[in-house]
Amino acid sequence: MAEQAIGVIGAGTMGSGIAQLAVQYGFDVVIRDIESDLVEQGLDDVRTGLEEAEERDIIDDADAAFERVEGTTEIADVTDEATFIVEAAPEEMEIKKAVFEELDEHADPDVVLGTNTSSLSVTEIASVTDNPERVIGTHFFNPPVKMKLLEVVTGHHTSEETIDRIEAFADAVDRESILVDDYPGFATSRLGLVLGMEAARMVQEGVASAEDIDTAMEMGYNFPIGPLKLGDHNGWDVRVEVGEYLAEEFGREVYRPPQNVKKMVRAGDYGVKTGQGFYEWDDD
Ligand SMILES: NC(=O)c1ccc[n+]([C@@H]2O[C@H](COP(=O)([O-])OP(=O)(O)OC[C@H]3O[C@@H](n4cnc5c(N)ncnc54)[C@H](O)[C@@H]3O)[C@@H](O)[C@H]2O)c1
Repeated sequence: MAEQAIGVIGAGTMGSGIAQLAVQYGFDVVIRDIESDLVEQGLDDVRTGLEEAEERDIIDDADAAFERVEGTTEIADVTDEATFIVEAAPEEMEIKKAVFEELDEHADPDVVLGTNTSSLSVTEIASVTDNPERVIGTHFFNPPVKMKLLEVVTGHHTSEETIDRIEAFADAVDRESILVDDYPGFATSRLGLVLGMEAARMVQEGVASAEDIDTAMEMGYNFPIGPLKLGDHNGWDVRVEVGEYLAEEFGREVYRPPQNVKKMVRAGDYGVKTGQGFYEWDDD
């Protein structure tokens, strides 16, 4: 079954980006947040993204594309329309569970429910539903229109049919999908975290400067971006949470954030979004 309309839960950074991606590839989209000003903000971000895509000749007509996006605060508006709904609410298990309980109650059983979680257990999120076979991790990267990867995470009960539908959707929006079992940190965060935390530990130990460590990986290992610069982009506040979570889950200290990272986060220096991390960032 090919998807008709896409539902998006949460109109923040990722929700608005996923909505823009789906619209750019011809889908109708219904996007939901909890308050109307958040919905409006999300719709503004989608419109701005579409206008940029028109300027860069990626789409012909931003206004026409934007017509296919509907914003709402009502879950029923999403479940009435969408055949695939992706949740992009905050990274907290209790919030995710509340969303999935609501979705499972309202959406027909043949609607696929994806979560954009970057670290939480898809199996646990699915456990609150009566139909866990239609729940799957659909981990897009920021910004979804530019990042080619879709990390597809299979929960304990996820069905083959659900996987097939999401792989077909990935093709339809021109993303490269990888299939990963539901293990903490999946494939991306589990490896990326080790590199980021070890690089930070090296700065702390005085092995080399942040710039030189990043240059080592960029020039010596052909990484498109060094691990400390990448951490600044992702936000060290989130990295610390995920690192602590992985250290507990696996019982391995290699994921644990070092003191220099913890101190930076306590000071409110998260990276690009606050203007200061291992590097100083201005608005551009
Ligand atoms: N930001 C990133 O770089 C990134 C990358 C990959 C994955 N993720 C994951 O994507 C998810 C969303 O992250 P984000 O950065 O977009 O967060 P965000 O804070 O920008 O947006 C979350 C939105 O969800 C809304 N929300 C909260 N409860 C809701 C509910 N019950 N129904 C509908 N909306 C609700 C909030 O009001 C907010 O607007 C998280 O699971 C995060 O881990 C984020």
